[in-house]
Amino acid sequence: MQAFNTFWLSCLEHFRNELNAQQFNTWIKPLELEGINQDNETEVILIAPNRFVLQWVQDNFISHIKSMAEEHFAREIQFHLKIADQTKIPNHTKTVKKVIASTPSQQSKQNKKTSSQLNSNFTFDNFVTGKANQLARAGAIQVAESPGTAYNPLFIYGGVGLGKTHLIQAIGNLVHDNNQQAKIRYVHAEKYVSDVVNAYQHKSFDQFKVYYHSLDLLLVDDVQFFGGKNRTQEEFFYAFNALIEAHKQVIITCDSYPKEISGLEERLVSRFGWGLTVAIEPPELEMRVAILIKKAEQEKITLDEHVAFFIAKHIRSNVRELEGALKRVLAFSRFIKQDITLEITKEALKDLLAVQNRQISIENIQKTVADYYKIKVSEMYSKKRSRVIARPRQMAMAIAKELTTLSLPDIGEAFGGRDHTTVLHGHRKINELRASDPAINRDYTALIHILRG
Ligand SMILES: Nc1ncnc2c1ncn2[C@@H]1O[C@H](COP(=O)(O)OP(=O)(O)OP(=O)(O)O)[C@@H](O)[C@H]1O
Repeated sequence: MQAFNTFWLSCLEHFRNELNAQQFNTWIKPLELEGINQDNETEVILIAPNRFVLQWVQDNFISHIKSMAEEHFAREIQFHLKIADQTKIPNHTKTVKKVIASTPSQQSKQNKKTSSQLNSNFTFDNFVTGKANQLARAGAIQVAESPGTAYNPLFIYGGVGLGKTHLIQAIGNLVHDNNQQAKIRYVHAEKYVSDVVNAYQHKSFDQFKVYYHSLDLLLVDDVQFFGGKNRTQEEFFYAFNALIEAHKQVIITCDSYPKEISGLEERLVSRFGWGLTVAIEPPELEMRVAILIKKAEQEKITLDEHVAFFIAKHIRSNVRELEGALKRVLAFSRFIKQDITLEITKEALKDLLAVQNRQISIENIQKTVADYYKIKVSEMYSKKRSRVIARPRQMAMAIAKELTTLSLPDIGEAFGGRDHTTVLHGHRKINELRASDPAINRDYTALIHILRG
């Protein structure tokens, strides 16, 4: 078994280098080597935490793992994947047949939907899929189709304006469509905090508990706002436990990976990792184009590809900004009563692009620098300190100081809540390196050139 443990460690190392952090954390890291058949030492059992991971590993990674093992041991090896023993893991992952109670309700369907705070404009149908969000979408659909049984909680993380709210609202809408009696609540974390404050002021925690603990589906958006708010975290801890134990679905979004949320209690951090954790990355060019075409379609406009490419090339940081740019173009063309052409688009976005040239957004800098060094954008706000991550992060901080008018604390905030002295140090470090290392100086100049367009 020792030899297999050693092999498994080297296998993990291999995938850690080969995959991006999100893929590694989702698919490979949760696997456990359970054992080998002692009789022939040619059959290995790997344990996956749930069906979803099992299927994905089976389809995408197992043949690679097998061939690495065969090369390592110079003999044929069979791998069998199994789901973790249900008795060893928390109750929440056990499969239950019926999750959402079909209690009769006095409320009309519409009232039910209104009280859930769901926005019916956010659906899976109008959510454009690409490499950047396909895992998150696949997980979301599974959860929507079998809430409480697939993965609990579902934790979706990623930068601003990348579609987290859209996706969890789409889950809520689909669950509602499948069962109008389901008691669903979408809540932004800030609203939850103010609900807690309210309950505190009015000594109405009992009511608060009854409400939140009786839901069938709780969707909490932007949970990073819980950071440092101890009473909120305590209440949420109780609500979370009550719901998970009753096999009710909890879905959470956040701007970072659970372990990187600052000011969050360890017991919540670990619970957030109980189910499935998936990331949404910034969309690539082609996906941005697809999103623009789809959004235009919703407005009954057929957007020319050249126009879509033009907008997508210039607006790169997130989907919300992309949508904003499209809205401007549509409004402008309606105003001058002319169809959308490339010239009209350039005219409509003239101010935006000029401002963008002067005030390059910090998200744009983070994305451009991350792309340049081939790291993930989320590493920009992660706590990782390895040189391959820390150097690009310092580069992005130094460029942000040069190209934006933001203060040092603001820049620090945008890089995962870092202190302003860290930004200052990053800026100094890059300047020193530029003087001593021509490669760094080249990178810096190239990045400034790309960002200024
Ligand atoms: N893949 C996508 N397909 C279609 N629309 C998208 C997609 N991703 C994002 N959007 C749209 O972009 C806008 C911003 O998305 P959303 O509010 O869901 O982002 P978010 O990640 O929740 O941001 P924040 O972190 O600021 O809360 C929404 O109008 C949403 O419909």
